[in-house]
Amino acid sequence: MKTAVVTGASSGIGEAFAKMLAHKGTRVILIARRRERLEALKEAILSGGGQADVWQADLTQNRDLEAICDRLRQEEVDLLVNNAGFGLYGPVTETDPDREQSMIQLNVSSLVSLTRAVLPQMVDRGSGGIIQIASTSSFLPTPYMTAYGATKAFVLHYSEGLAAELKGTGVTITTVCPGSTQSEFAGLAGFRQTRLMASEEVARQALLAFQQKRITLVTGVGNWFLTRLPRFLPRTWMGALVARLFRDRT
Ligand SMILES: NC(=O)C1=CN([C@@H]2O[C@H](COP(=O)(O)OP(=O)(O)OC[C@H]3O[C@@H](n4cnc5c(N)ncnc54)[C@H](OP(=O)(O)O)[C@@H]3O)[C@@H](O)[C@H]2O)C=CC1
Ligand SMILES: CC(=O)[C@H](N)C(=O)O
Repeated sequence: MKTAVVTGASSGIGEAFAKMLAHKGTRVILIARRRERLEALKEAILSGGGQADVWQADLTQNRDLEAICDRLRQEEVDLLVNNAGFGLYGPVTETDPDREQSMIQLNVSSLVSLTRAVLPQMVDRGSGGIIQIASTSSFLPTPYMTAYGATKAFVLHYSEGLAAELKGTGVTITTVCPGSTQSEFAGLAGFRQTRLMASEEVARQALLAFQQKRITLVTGVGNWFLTRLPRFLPRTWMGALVARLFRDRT
């Protein structure tokens, strides 16, 4: 039986990944802070005949992160879904600097640590891979979610670089860039989103892209066009355009 690790499995896109992977016969290791949510998901998976384990952790806390990385080095991991993340909406002078630091820690640093924890065993075996959850925001400056967009730009560049480095090793790195998706994300970030895709659809498209060994996936045709705009418009125009779209989104 294959083993997949899903961070941020207690809601939204991560929960959808965990359910889908379990349904396909994969054992899933569920990581997030809310233990009761993870235990309920585990029960649902077990009662459907699947296998799941709960590893509760706050990935912004070094002690928790290091403990998870140690455990990952001792497991045979076939797939890591680096999905846990959150956003922060508002003018940069008004957002909470501590929350911004936590966001950078979770969206960037913990993703890098978890990637490094599983990659050596995958390269040694010549199989397996990682799905990195970035965003359409990875491609554009995102005024009013400036630091969030920058974390997701990091995820895209880091992961596409890794994919190129690992070519020929048998290890797949697929970076998934969702646009607005139905989950707890917008409520927690403090803004309104429109034209939402279901979390299940994001997870479905992502798993297919991973299976096809695609390097990058933007979910949805409209989102794909949005991410191509910076090729045709001056960068300063992109910032101004997104500022107009993102202003007054509370
Ligand atoms: N929804 C959207 O429109 C989009 C989302 N994304 C990205 O998709 C990913 C998933 O988000 P989504 O499902 O939408 O949002 P949700 O808020 O529904 O899910 C976020 C998940 O991350 C977990 N998480 C948050 N903080 C921590 C932490 N400190 N340690 C461990 N786990 C944590 C949460 O669990 P818990 O609170 O239990 O710890 C939860 O399971 C994120 O990386 C997000 O940036 C990208 C583009 C669009
Ligand atoms: C800010 C956005 O709506 C973006 N698609 C994201 O959530 O990452």
